[in-house]
Amino acid sequence: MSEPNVSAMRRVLAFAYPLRWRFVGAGLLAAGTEAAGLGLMAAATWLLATAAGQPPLITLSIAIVLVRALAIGRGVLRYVERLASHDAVLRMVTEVRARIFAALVDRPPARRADALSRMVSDVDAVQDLVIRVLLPMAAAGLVAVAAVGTALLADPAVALVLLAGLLVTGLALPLLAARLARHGAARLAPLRAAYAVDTVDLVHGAADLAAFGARPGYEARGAAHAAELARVERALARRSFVVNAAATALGGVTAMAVMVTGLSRGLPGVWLAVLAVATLAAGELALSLLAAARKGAEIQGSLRRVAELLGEPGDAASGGPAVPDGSVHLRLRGAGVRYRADAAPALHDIDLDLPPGRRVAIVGPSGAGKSTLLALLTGAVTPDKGSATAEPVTAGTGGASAVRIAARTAPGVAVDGGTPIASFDRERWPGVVTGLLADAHLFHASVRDNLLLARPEATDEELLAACRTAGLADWVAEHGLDVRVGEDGAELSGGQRQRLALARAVLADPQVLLLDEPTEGLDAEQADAVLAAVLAHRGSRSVVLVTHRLTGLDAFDEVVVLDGGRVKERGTQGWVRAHGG
Ligand SMILES: Nc1ncnc2c1ncn2[C@@H]1O[C@H](COP(=O)(O)OP(=O)(O)OP(=O)(O)O)[C@@H](O)[C@H]1O
Repeated sequence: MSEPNVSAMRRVLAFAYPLRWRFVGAGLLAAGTEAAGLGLMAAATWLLATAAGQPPLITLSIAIVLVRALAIGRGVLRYVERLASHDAVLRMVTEVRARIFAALVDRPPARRADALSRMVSDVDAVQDLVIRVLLPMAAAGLVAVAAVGTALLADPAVALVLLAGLLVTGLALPLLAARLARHGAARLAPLRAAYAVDTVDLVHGAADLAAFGARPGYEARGAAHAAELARVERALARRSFVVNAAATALGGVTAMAVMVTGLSRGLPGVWLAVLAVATLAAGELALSLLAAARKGAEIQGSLRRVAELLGEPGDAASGGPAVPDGSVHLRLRGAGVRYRADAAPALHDIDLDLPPGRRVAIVGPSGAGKSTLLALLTGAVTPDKGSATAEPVTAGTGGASAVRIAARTAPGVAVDGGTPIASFDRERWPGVVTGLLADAHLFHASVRDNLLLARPEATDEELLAACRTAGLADWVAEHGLDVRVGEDGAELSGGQRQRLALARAVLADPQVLLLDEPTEGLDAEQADAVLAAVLAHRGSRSVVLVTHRLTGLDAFDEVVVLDGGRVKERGTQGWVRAHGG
């Protein structure tokens, strides 16, 4: 196995360590199940072969009891083993999922979508690693050792032949199967991805494909990918079949070799029969090893991706500095953000001062970096140059006399007189800075549930007040708070959707309210009215507004014009009027 795969497995298996005794128990139960199966075959063969000589019944009674006990014991052991192994692995996977979720919450938004799919599908690989790969391997290994050990008691030469046979069927063939499965996975992955893209395009783009008459072309492309996928899968299944057949045949050859060796060593006939049948039964274990090897190879990609997420710094909630209770002074100093090493920075050298009560409007063309600037303030993005910090402000003092909390709140590192925003407790920071951010999501739930997300303890009066501020009061009066909004608000108009998201941000009532294009989808008159209502509701508390429109900005202390990620211009009140807003 390659180095990255080994370290991925190590990182994932670190989560099994606290449950190690449960896994050891499950492994022993699995080995016991396989050993009971093997013992059953051996005991039954001994019984049949001995009974053929018509000895007194008393001679057979122990074997009869043993056969019954092994037959029942095997079923019971299998049941208990399944219970124990699944219990242990589900506990482990719960931890893994929690850790991945924490890492996912801290990810920049664009990387979340693929992380989400990892959370759902790749984590299953962790389950498979334990249940379908490691436990069967451990059980087969233990039983093989026991079988060779028992054969050794009968005759060393026979044991040697058995060992050689098991090494080929239980080691060489599984290695070959793993290699073929890896190769197969590499061929299948791009085909499956292409087919998944086709399916998503056909489902989500159905209306547009129909509108432009492009459906037949897309359907033909999907069908071609499906056919190619089926062809490759058939070819791979044929290879798997050949390897399985080889394992079965080798099991037979080993049984024959054991018999011939036993015969030449003068072992009694009954023992020859027992050894031969037990060898055939041991050969069946090779089939489970083949399946384990294939599964192990298939899940390597998923395990690597899971391990990569587990290796991320993850949730800052634990161990981050406490979020200040009172007002805060936020600062960006020479802040730069670069999403990808090979792309231009989204922001360069941004300075911004946000003492309590400040209202700042960020304007600029699409792609100027406005949402990225808000992401610096929420802590979703960390600056790779300069700093984005917060310091609490004691009552009666201005930003300049702010108390520096960094010194008393390790491990938050003081930067430029404040604590890095991204280091704060991630679950509490939204109590200080949050709002209506780009592409706000509406949940497939009621209006009430969507609003309560911002403040679970809010009363109906408070919900209605937030709706009033966002201009949604008439609609809510007509439909009520319990009406469902559909998947991501699909059952609302664009304007209603935006107002509901805005009402949720207003209800959150943080110290610094961020509004990313809050009036998008509303006509100019409605937009001005809604913005005025939100500003009136905020009173003297801070607001950072991202907008394309230069109207209605008189109430802002500062307007910052971004272009290409840089501050192109900035001005205080009156600047907008002077610039024809
Ligand atoms: N998660 C991301 N990963 C990579 N690049 C990103 C990401 N988010 C934004 N960018 C890039 O950063 C730049 C600034 O994007 P940003 O969303 O901040 O602009 P914006 O001014 O808010 O644009 P708009 O008005 O269209 O929303 C763009 O070039 C964009 O392509």
